[in-house]
Amino acid sequence: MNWTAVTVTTTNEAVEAVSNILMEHGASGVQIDDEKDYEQLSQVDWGKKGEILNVDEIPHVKNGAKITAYFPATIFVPEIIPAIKHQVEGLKAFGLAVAPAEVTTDKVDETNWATEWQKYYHPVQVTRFLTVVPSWEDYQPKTKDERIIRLDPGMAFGTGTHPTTKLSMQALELVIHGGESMIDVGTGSGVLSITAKQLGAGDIRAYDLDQVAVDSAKKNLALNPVAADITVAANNLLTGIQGEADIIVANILPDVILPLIPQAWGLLPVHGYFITSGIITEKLDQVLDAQRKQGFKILQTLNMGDWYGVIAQRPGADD
Ligand SMILES: C[S@@+](CC[C@H](N)C(=O)[O-])C[C@H]1O[C@@H](n2cnc3c(N)ncnc32)[C@H](O)[C@@H]1O
Repeated sequence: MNWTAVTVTTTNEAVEAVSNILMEHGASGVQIDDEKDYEQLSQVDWGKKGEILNVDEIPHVKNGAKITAYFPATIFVPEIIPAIKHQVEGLKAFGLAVAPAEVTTDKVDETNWATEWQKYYHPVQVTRFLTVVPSWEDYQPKTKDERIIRLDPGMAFGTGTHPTTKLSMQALELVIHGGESMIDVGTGSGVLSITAKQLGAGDIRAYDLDQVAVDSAKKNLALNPVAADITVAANNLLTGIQGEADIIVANILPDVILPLIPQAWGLLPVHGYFITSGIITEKLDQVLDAQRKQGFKILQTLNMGDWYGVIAQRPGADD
């Protein structure tokens, strides 16, 4: 059988996450070449232990890490490379340094990547009610309850495939009953704003620090008639934003959620919901503590793999 090797050059801290990405795409195994492993080896006095190895003579990376994944011939590698690149870059949004994040392949024809990558994105049924559909797919709801969020994934984060987006969508489904106003902080592709509209939310304002995301969100809103009245603008968190909203949602880095907590408190009415996601296991307690300290009541935590989402509420006097 012919195999194709895909190598990602990255940092030590991203090794596990990048390996997971490659395995999820169907790699039959990964080989990790991490400079850190050799640092450990070089501390050993090889002579005294009776070893004959000299670490300097073993070929290895001197900076960061290289992860090589092997794909069988049954997987058409050019089709998955854009998604791998996109997901490795996406790890930055969760605080992992990934640079240089180079993805190279052995014996792969790259000429058709520009269009081939579209084959990777397919409709993702996130919940019973919510399905994210790439803009080029001709997809019809399979049941009368199914609502469609149409997206051109482009460069912005939020294709509906990442657990943190899914957790946010699930949380929105739990709290939206109809007519609520909402602010979407770090809107990315606009996926959560469109989701909220499909669930019946009222007035929605979406913000992102990154102009590329703002432009991408605008394009995606235009693909979804239900989202026609959502406003999108560039903004740093909720700085300078006025006017209450019944729901504030943010799928963003834990370190960015922390300064957002007092801002969200200031814009939520009593019984308003604060939904946060993008929280890795190690940071969950810190985020929950900070929300409780602010006065929020934690209603629910949602979990998928290593990721958490939180539904908090601004309590009333008798709660
Ligand atoms: C993990 S993505 C979430 C995208 C989308 N909301 C979703 O759930 O899939 C986080 C987004 O937050 C944006 N962001 C990061 N820091 C921000 C800040 N200080 N203010 C506003 N947006 C920010 C990023 O540009 C990125 O688009």
